[in-house]
Amino acid sequence: MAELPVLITREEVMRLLRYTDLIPKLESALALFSKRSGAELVQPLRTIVPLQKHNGFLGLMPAYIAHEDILAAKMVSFYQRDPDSVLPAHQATVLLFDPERGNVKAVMDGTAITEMRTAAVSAISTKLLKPCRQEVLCILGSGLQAVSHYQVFTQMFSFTQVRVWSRRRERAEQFARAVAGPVTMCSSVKEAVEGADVIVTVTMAKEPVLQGEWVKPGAHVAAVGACRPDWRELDDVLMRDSVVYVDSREGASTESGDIILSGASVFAELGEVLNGTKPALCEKTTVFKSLGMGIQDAVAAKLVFDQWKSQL
Ligand SMILES: NC(=O)C1=CN([C@@H]2O[C@H](COP(=O)(O)OP(=O)(O)OC[C@H]3O[C@@H](n4cnc5c(N)ncnc54)[C@H](O)[C@@H]3O)[C@@H](O)[C@H]2O)C=CC1
Ligand SMILES: O=C([O-])C1=[NH+]CCC1
Repeated sequence: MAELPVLITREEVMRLLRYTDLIPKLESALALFSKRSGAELVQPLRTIVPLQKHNGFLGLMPAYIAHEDILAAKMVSFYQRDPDSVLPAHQATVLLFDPERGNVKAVMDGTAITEMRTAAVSAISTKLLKPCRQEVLCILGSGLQAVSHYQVFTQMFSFTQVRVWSRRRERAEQFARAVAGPVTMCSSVKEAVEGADVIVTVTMAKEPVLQGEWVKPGAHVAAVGACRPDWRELDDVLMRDSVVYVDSREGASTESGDIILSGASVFAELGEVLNGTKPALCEKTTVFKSLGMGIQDAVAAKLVFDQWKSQL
């Protein structure tokens, strides 16, 4: 009889998972993914179950990485909530399997994993596509992803100013209280974005919030929201005038409204840049369109589980 799975809570995931361990693992997984080496890495396109009645979606994200023998599956629900709702937009659970026997070894909080691995991949995109200057970071949105992005970006880079814009001032104030460091609150997207070297978009918007005409030439945009084919965060001008990088071409061409509706073409996956098969065009304005991948959750879950075991 297989042992019962262990249950790893959000607090434990946040204690056990460190960006310094996570980033190299994510880079290896992204690089391997872009080699499309068949059975070595298996990650079907995310299955999405629309919950029309509740204005939400359930995403199913299994992944297998053979050489590390990691088998995991994340289930993530996400909802377009009304602005006064106190319910979280995303909730996720990751199952980590024993690939040899097929049993579940651990059931862990996937919401914290999603926050950290998504921010870490945005940071990797910024490290690879480094704009000439890295002084001003601008974050559009003030939710959970905004907080994790603040944490990893201020850990990895030396910005002199971090600006935040949110639809509601009180949410931006909440964000400023949640992060351990200085934040400049801006009252419009234009004010937040002007002159910024790196812009992170982490909103639940369905229509563009960021206009290309406000973006400094040569800036890098990590675009994390708008993960449905009819949702937008970025306008056509920005999509047309930028070099577009993605995590997965298949994911982007199926799920990204910013890519599909603007007709922009994808220049490269981050994995191709890591493999040296596509260049990092750092002097251009670059957009990294992030959709999220099961392999990112899988490597994070394995790190959490190994840390958990080592502390028994
Ligand atoms: N690429 C990836 O791997 C992942 C992407 N995401 C996406 O990141 C985004 C942020 O997620 P969380 O921080 O977890 O959500 P959250 O609910 O904690 O925060 C959402 C933020 O968007 C703002 N917002 C909502 N509607 C807006 C609108 N119409 N215009 C402007 N701002 C608006 C809210 O005020 C809030 O600041 C979402 O779009 C989510 O789907 C989330 C997880 C992974
Ligand atoms: O990768 C992920 O977990 C998600 N991407 C968009 C919504 C959730």
